[in-house]
Amino acid sequence: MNDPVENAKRLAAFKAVDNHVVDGVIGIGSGSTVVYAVERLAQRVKDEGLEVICVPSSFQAKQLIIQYGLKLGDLEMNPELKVTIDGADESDTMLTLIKGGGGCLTQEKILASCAEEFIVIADYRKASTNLGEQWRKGIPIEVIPGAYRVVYQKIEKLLGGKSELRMSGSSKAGPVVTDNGNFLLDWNFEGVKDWKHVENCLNMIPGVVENGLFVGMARKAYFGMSDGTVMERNV
Ligand SMILES: O=C[C@H](O)[C@H](O)[C@H](O)COP(=O)(O)O
Repeated sequence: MNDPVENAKRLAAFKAVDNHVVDGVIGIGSGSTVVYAVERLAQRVKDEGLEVICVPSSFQAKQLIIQYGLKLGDLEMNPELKVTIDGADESDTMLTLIKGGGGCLTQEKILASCAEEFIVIADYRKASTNLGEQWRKGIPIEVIPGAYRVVYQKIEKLLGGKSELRMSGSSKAGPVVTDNGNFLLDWNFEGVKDWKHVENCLNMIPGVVENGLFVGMARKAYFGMSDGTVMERNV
């Protein structure tokens, strides 16, 4: 693979699947890095007879599971996950994450919360010291459509910064609609020190469904590097 970023994603994903997946129920995150994790899972099922049931975090993840011929599960049938493997938009050194750049944060957070282990896979661009160093698009927040305006006013009053409604771009007029039929705000924060406080504060605003800050959930992350190695971070 010639593209260093894609190569890095693949290395991280393969290593995480090799080190953390055993027979059982697996949560499948969303995004471009997770594609490689599903590819590796399918290889291991074929080559080693690994027996996994995969619970998707999004429409995209469900399609991937089906495309690779893996067993599809859901949280009603399979509420306890051995491990959830997922990408991230940014991670600080404590594995505080920003997620939801692809709009799938709510189901992702649910899957992370149901797993014995939550493992992050990403390329080297996502590894920061402090959040906001690399990811400039703000913190994704899923909101009930009719409440988007009052929610962003309240966020600015409570926490400062600026929020924007995420728009679809040229593919559709109007805002992005999540897998749950909601809208997304991207909140550009300023001067945050306590991420747990912010995560809780955002979720207390009526109309907020979930936010893309994952604080204290991940204990291990694999970052594929441009030199072909994989950097591991543990907390
Ligand atoms: O909503 C999307 C998810 O949180 C993704 O896991 C995140 O955006 C990272 O995606 P990628 O692996 O494409 O960088």
